[in-house]
Amino acid sequence: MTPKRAVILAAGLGTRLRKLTEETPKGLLKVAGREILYRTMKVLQELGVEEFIIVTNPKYETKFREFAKKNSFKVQIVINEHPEKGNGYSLYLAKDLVGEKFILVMSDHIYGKAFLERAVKGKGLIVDKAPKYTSVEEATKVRIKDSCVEDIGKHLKDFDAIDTGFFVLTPEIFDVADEILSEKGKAELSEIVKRAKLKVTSVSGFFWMDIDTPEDIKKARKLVIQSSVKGSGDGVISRHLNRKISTRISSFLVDYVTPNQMTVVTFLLGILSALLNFVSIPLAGILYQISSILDGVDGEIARASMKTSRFGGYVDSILDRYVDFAFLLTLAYVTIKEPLWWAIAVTAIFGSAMVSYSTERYKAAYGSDIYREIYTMRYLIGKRDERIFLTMLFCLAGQIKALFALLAVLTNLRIAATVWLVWKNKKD
Ligand SMILES: O=P(O)(O)O[C@H]1[C@@H](O)[C@@H](OP(=O)(O)O[C@@H]2[C@@H](O)[C@H](O)[C@@H](O)[C@H](O)[C@@H]2O)[C@H](O)[C@@H](O)[C@@H]1O
Ligand SMILES: Nc1ccn([C@@H]2O[C@H](COP(=O)(O)O)[C@@H](O)[C@H]2O)c(=O)n1
Ligand SMILES: [Mg+2]
Repeated sequence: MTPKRAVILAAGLGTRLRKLTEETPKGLLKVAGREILYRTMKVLQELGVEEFIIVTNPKYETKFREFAKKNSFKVQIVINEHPEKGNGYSLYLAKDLVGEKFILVMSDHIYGKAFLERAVKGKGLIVDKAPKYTSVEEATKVRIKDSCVEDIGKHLKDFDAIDTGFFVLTPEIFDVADEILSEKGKAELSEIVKRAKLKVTSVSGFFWMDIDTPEDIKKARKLVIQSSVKGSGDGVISRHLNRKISTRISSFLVDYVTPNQMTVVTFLLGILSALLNFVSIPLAGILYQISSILDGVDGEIARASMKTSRFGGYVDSILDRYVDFAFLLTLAYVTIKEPLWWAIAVTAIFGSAMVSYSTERYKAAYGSDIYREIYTMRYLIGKRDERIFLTMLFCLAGQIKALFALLAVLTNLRIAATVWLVWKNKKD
């Protein structure tokens, strides 16, 4: 059961990001279009955390209050007037606000959803025994004995895992903090963890990063974008070519354009490619493929910045139909004279739209994604990225009638295969 409260330590001054943290606390710096802390708090909220206790210094209090209000997070702000007393003192200041098991998390760490889903179920210090994304040299290292912390520190030579900055604690931890503060007048979290011989839980190999430098922000942005490609529904061309290009474009654009703005730009570029058929069919085919690549950017930006919307996805799909219709119609208009070939072209144009209808209608009928429900669907060719890539090749080769004949057969055969697979898998 996910704890109902989470304490967030945000009292640090972010010295290695000094330029960026003069006015903004590290946790509110944006990575791939979203504040670091938004990502953590939003997912923890979805996993069951109801209230957040943010411990910060006076300089950032207003910023955190504005952030919490803007994003409708239930937050209590605790002011640490003495950050020099260590992050263990920041934890201690929250002792009267958590009465049962609670999460403790660092504000300047970025965590993937898969990591958080596992970490909230753990006990004690969450460690990573196979860190993929964080530099071990820079990390806080943990030596484990009998599933508990034996020693912890940045300079440990003999260690078993690294500290992920995520804890699931009980109020007893405050007694240990109180003991150290009484002895020394200050306390580091690592001292508290070591003296408490805190239990460790391993959550290894999942995406999380400690954000300490401008390079960390760039690396995190790239990783978040790379992890934001669509889980299913991409064709062969998209998976092996288009996404390799669109994710790079998304890394540049994610902080500057919204998903819906990108959807409109991609649509306009697609319509331009259709009009270009009146000028140069090879160039039109190339621009059509470019618009197809860019059609992945809106979704990548949406998922990376946690700004997906049903309306955006709805409009993205509808505008794709118009682009495909416009391109194939203008292409037929400038190349086809015979009625028979017009009939074939119309069959190809209708089939292209029906490929999408046959898969999206499944979602409406069965309430789930056909590519997740019927695995074989992933191997059927004829998805939009594949059709557009083929169209570009045939436009470059000047084989337009052959293109329409191929699309007419390919799209309608695919639709028949889709209906058969649905019938085979869903007999109600
Ligand atoms: O004919 P299909 O493939 O079913 O059409 C789907 C397509 O319009 C989806 O658009 P989306 O933006 O999600 O997919 C992009 C493709 O359109 C591009 O061609 C490709 O290069 C890019 O990588 C993306 O895969 C719609 O969301 C679906 O609803 C629609 O069925
Ligand atoms: N304006 C938009 C556009 C898309 N989305 C989401 O992305 C999905 C499409 O992903 P692609 O990478 O293939 O473009 C779409 O179904 C939506 O979920 C969005 O939210 N807003
Ligand atoms: Mg798209």
